[in-house]
Amino acid sequence: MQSPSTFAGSSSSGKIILKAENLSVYYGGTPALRNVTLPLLRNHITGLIGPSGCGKSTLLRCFNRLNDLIKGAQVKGRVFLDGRDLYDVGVHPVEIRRRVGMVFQRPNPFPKSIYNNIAVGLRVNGFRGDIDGLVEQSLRQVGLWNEVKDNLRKNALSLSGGQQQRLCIARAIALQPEVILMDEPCSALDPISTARIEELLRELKQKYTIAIVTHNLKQASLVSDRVAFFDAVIGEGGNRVGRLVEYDRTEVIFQRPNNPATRDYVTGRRLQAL
Ligand SMILES: Nc1ncnc2c1ncn2[C@@H]1O[C@H](COP(=O)(O)OP(=O)(O)OP(=O)(O)O)[C@@H](O)[C@H]1O
Repeated sequence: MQSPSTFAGSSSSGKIILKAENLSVYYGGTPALRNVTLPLLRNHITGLIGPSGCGKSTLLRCFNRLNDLIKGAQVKGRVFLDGRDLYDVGVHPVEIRRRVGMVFQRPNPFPKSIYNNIAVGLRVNGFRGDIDGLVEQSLRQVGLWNEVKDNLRKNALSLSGGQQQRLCIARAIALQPEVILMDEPCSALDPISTARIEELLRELKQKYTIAIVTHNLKQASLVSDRVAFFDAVIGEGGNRVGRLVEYDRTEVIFQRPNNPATRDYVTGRRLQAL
């Protein structure tokens, strides 16, 4: 497993932008994720894979302090965004969530017009510039502009599932985040919509850093530059506790993983947690 501060080149691409360090998460005092150290590299897509319940979504939520909103959740350890600990006193979670956006499993547009799905977030975040221009630019970036430009006042819920998910991505990127977290963003979509999102991810990484949780190993191998494999072990209390097993370049994880547990998972020999 590599852990240098820079993985590629001298530009900012490939440098660590976000990093979990010795991160553990508890729900109601019960550990769910233990001692994870994981750097995300700028302009890279990092795939988070592993069996159900090993803490992938939990980790994702630590990256923008969404776990703060879960009663009984406790985070120990540190998460650095551009070198600053997100959990430091004085860091405002709302500002963090603007810089680190999130797209969820099920498309969740607001029951508002297509236009307002994007404009509302901009207004709430105090954006004073050209809202129309930014709505158009965001919709163009996700390849939705030509499909919706004549119907911007139509309710977003009238769009197809794939279009709704692209609108949710547009809503996230309109706020010009540095990182986009995606929690199984294609699991509710048909294969054509999924392929469009996968293509979009490869375009978006030119501007953004992306972490994506996926159960679809083909997707993880297609879109990710690096992959983190998680597993769960039985903790002292008899519950499963997630851990990071291996993190490396995608081809290493899928073709010559170092850990037998990774090999068993990526070859389909074992898909459940221990
Ligand atoms: N809000 C919550 N309250 C209590 N326990 C939770 C909560 N969210 C997750 N957990 C527990 O934390 C552990 C890790 O769950 P998490 O959803 O992060 O795993 P995951 O790897 O993303 O699973 P999946 O692949 O099924 O989505 C599980 O044991 C789960 O029951």
